[in-house]
Amino acid sequence: MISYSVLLQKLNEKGLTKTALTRELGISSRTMAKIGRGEKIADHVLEKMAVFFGCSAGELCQTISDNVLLQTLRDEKNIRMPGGLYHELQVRMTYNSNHIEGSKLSEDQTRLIFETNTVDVGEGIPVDDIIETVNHFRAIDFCIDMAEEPLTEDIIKELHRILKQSTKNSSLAWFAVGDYKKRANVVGGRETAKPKEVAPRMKILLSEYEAKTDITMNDIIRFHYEFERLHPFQDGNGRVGRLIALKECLRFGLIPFIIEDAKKLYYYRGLSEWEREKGYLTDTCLDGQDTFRKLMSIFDIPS
Ligand SMILES: Nc1ncnc2c1ncn2[C@@H]1O[C@H](COP(=O)(O)OP(=O)(O)OP(=O)(O)O)[C@@H](O)[C@H]1O
Repeated sequence: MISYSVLLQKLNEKGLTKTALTRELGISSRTMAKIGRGEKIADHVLEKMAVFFGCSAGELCQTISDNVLLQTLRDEKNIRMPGGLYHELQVRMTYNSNHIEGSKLSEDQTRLIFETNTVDVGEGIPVDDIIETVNHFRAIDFCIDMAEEPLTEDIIKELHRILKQSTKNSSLAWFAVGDYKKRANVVGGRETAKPKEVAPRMKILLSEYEAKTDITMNDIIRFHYEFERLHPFQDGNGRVGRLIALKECLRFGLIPFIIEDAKKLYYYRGLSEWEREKGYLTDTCLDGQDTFRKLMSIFDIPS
């Protein structure tokens, strides 16, 4: 369902009726009926209206999801609501996901950056920790905005670009921001996909995943493992992998999971033991779901 409330509000402000707008812009009455029913209208018509009202097409309509969690996050994100679930997701997931990868910022410092865009610099905080924290906030926004889209290489690369842009590494010729790795790397002491193997293997991984008809939590956890084993990017694979899981949980109406830094060792064991025992990683992710469920209950969001 699509809400055209902003469009209707702008019409009102101009003192125009819907009929007057159809005449003014040469729009069919069928299009107006679609707006009334909350259905999607052609992009070129929306563009025409946007030019007329002097705004962007995206401002005129918003997709309303029947997924209560996703819609709550979108509503709170759009009005930048302080102290709600969106706010807590941003702070807690960003803090934990960055801390797992060695960021020196504390949860309080992460919270301060989100809330005030300032940082209380403790001793020896690397600039990249701060940049990647702000980038991670934007990456979560991207997951919320793109939640319902199919998972593609372009979306995954964009997550990497958002996360790693403007960092020290991004100025290195061999470090590809928003693109697959150029140099071989290892994870947990094990070989990962060679740079030339990454694109074909990612295509297979994605086409197998997208071919499933009803994606479950187990599919998302399996995808996370397969993605981490490929390690497609030079750096940032852990965070991009967890952001993909967030997007996919929101897409399929599943409770997302936040892996807490304190559970890092269980998470790493889960990944390294996956081929032998899938229960370790599964239990860690289910525990991360409980963390998120507790947050939802604070805000009375049914889970
Ligand atoms: N044994 C393992 N098998 C598969 N994946 C693993 C294993 N150990 C760790 N990982 C994954 O790799 C991520 C970290 O990888 P690494 O330390 O190489 O950092 P990275 O690729 O630079 O990315 P980031 O800095 O965001 O984690 C972990 O967060 C986890 O998701």
